Amino acid sequence: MFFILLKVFIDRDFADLLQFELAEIGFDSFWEESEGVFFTSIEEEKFDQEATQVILEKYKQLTKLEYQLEREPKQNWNKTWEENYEPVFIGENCVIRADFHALDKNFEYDIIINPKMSFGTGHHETTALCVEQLMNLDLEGKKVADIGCGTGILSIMALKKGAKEVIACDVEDWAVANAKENIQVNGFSLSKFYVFHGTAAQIQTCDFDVVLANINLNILLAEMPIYSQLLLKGGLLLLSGFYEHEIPQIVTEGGKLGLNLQKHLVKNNWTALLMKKY
Ligand SMILES: C[S@@+](CC[C@H](N)C(=O)[O-])C[C@H]1O[C@@H](n2cnc3c(N)ncnc32)[C@H](O)[C@@H]1O
Repeated sequence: MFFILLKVFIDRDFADLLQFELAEIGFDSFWEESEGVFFTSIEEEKFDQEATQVILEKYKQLTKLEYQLEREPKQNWNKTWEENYEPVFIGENCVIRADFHALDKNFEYDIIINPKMSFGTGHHETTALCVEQLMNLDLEGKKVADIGCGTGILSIMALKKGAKEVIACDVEDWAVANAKENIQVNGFSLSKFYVFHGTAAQIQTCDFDVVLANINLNILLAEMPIYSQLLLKGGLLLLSGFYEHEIPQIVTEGGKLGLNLQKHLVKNNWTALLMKKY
């Protein structure tokens, strides 16, 4: 059986968006070679050349993009994927890795994410910053909402920190399926983790200790009133998916909703910001 292998060179900021669109037309198993270079593949029979070109040409208008399409037998690829997918280390105590990565020491927080189509492998700054913020929180016995859960990585970290229950949602079907799978791969039961296809607006209970949302500036600004409503007094809101220079917009919106800035972390101009409901 032959597969079509697509190698893309693109600005990191656009790589995730492009991957989402390619996934919609059947490309699978996205893996990074280095910053801004990723591979993906599709069975030859499922390959729609015209649809692929339309998407790639669209991104060419938006940013600098180069790509190579090759027809290959499949067997080489998992090897390439495994060779190129590196674990992510956060501080001294946390690693995010695939199950084929061996470790030479024990980590307090060892998160397994086998990347498929969903966002949230820890390689993106926003995910890494959210995990770092979570590492420093006391989540023992807390009820957590994870809006835009992707792989479920933030839910997994919350459960590792002792959260009693996580309600998660995502607008992509594959994220919902992938998050369920990853929760179990990381040793948690689905009785502590409920995930649905949809948005925060569909959550009926307003008794959360913590709400997590790593999405993008516009969606966050639009949905912050909902996140605030979900939170108990004294609850925490962790937001990411925007740049450091955009913090004032989030802080101003938070001010209107009774949310105070507690702490923000920054990496490569991206930020993850923690607010408290007073
Ligand atoms: C940047 S990814 C974050 C994934 C993961 N939480 C992380 O921190 O790596 C954003 C996710 O939010 C989802 N999403 C986008 N808009 C959404 C919305 N309004 N409500 C829920 N999920 C949304 C996307 O499908 C995507 O999986």
